[in-house]
Amino acid sequence: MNETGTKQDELVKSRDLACFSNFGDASLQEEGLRSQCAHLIETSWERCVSEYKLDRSRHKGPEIVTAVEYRSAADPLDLLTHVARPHIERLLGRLSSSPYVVMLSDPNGIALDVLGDSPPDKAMRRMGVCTGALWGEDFAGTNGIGTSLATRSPVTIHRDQHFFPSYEGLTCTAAPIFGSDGEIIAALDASSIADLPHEMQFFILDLVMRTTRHIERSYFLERNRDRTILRVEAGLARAEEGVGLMLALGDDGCPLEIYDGHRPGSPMLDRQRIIGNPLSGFLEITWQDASPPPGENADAFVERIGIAHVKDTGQPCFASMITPKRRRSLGKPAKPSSQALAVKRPTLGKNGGLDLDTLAGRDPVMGNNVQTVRKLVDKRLPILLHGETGTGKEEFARGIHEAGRRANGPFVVIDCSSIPENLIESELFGYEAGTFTGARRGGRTGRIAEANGGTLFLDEIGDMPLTLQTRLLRVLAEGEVVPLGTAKPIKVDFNVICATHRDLAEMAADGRFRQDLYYRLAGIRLNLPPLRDRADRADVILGALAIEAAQMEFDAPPRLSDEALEILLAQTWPGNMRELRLAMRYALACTNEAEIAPERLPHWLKTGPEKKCEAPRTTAPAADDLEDVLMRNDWCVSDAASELNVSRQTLYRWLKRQNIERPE
Ligand SMILES: Nc1ncnc2c1ncn2[C@@H]1O[C@H](COP(=O)(O)OP(=O)(O)OP(=O)(O)O)[C@@H](O)[C@H]1O
Repeated sequence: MNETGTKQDELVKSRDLACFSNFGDASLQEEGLRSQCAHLIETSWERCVSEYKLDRSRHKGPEIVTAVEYRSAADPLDLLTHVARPHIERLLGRLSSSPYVVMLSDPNGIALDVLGDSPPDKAMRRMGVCTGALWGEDFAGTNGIGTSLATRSPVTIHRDQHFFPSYEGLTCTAAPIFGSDGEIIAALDASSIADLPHEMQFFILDLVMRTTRHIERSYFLERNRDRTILRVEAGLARAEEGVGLMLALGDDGCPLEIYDGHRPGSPMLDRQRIIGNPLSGFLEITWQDASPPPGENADAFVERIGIAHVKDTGQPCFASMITPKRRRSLGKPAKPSSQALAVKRPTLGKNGGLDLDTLAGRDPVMGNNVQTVRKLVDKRLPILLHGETGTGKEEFARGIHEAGRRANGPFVVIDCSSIPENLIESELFGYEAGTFTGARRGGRTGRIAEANGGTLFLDEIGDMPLTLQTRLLRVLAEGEVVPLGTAKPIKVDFNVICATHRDLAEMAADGRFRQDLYYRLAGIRLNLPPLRDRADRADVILGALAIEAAQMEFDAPPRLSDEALEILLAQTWPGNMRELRLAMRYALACTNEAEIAPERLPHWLKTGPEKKCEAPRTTAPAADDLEDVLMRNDWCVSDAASELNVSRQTLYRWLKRQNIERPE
């Protein structure tokens, strides 16, 4: 039945509406807010009918944007998504008594990141609680994300308050996220299919609002991580909450950006007057002695505190000046103390690999990765690791496996780039006896089935041929493998971790990788930073030296001289951890003294800051030279590829072209 016209109008008017609003109001009085904001949903319904011309009886169901649209929405918000993750996880932790899924959307309502204690079930996914779903009010009608974006207000849309009946199973609580210029940059939504009492919804709205504040603040600080931040708070209590005014100062001491934590959506300050002008024009500050700022990690910042007076009003405020120490370490990481220079062997996991905490080190990006993994490792979410060659994707995957419940099960690695295309199918799926000439007599259990009860690690997944992607998709969807030459499926159950150095989303967008497989594999996407970008480079270098020294059975491993460490810190490390490990092995092999001098470092490292990193080689060396490199690296293709500064695929291609095979 078509509910347009009068009936729909009646429905619009007769809603028993309840929502909560007024972002700046600290005294969240449930009753007051309900009546104050009832019109938000009512006007949203009116917009749906008269402005968007939506018809309640003609909803086609959730719209999932294309991969290209998804990427163009997600890419500009990469940093925000990254910064928001730990806050969303904290929110989920507080909501864990109810089955909530949290979505972060872009300003048009495209769901960019979807997180929950368990992945959204089928019913929720069918309602559009999934990555890539479009929640804009003009398309999806009255709903949490769409209506909070349209009204610039936090809002709870409970069940039949949704415009379209297909969303009536959901209760959605959402709030906009504002940039420092007062523009909406995203929205945060917590949705549940549980029928929660009103008091609970009120509590959740409060949590969602607080979380958006934390995200806004972290986003501001992250974008201005290299700048001095001046905070001005009306009182110490507020300073501790971190909701006051923050000004990012340029080198000349003038504000470049302002974040108003009290009223992010409608800032009270006249930005035009303040930005680019000396602080003394509007603030008079008397600085006190130095001490750590309230509620901040004293390690991360040096600090001044003082009393500020706003010139116009004379109002006294608490001021704090935060200078990020990190700024000094960006170009060149701070040298560890000589104490730290003593080589210490990093902790190894159960199977001799590096454990997650060691892999995280003191790098904030890796720290976040590990936090995410620890929280979600046993939630049956496939993990997609992205990073340049040698950044430690496989090592990280092993760490994840060992941190999960299936740690005692097998960890099966399939390198999709190194198995010849004509063999990959039988290798992965196995085959029945007598399926084809050359097959083993007794048949073969495929590698996928071998991972049963453990973890399947698909390395270089971007290199998997399209035809096999279809079969892999079926395995993942149905939880069973059908070996070649048989119709009998084998049930399998494992965690899936994939890795790639390619842009899989882009490949999916232009048809080189199946989109449905991409979405199935990318449950959790983690970026492993290249070594040159790690904040804890010095620690990683010393850790690698310690591991190699232990493997080479040094009783008393030599220490790195200060000059040698300087040189290592200045490298760009195109081969990342792999290259570093090789360099350390080389240096140890060449050193008889107690200290590694710069001359003991490998010749391929750049010894002067003026030398730039070599561009990857494009032409193949002569066959003899290739063989020499391989022999030097014990025929380890990865190590040989890093010595040659090319990818493994390139090296495989050269070997094939020159008919070079590993000797028996
Ligand atoms: N944090 C670390 N400290 C020391 N060594 C590490 C670290 N992370 C990884 N490694 C070592 O670096 C080498 C390369 O790591 P790994 O194979 O995991 O990288 P990858 O990203 O999977 O490489 P590829 O892109 O070539 O597949 C391995 O020998 C691994 O043990």
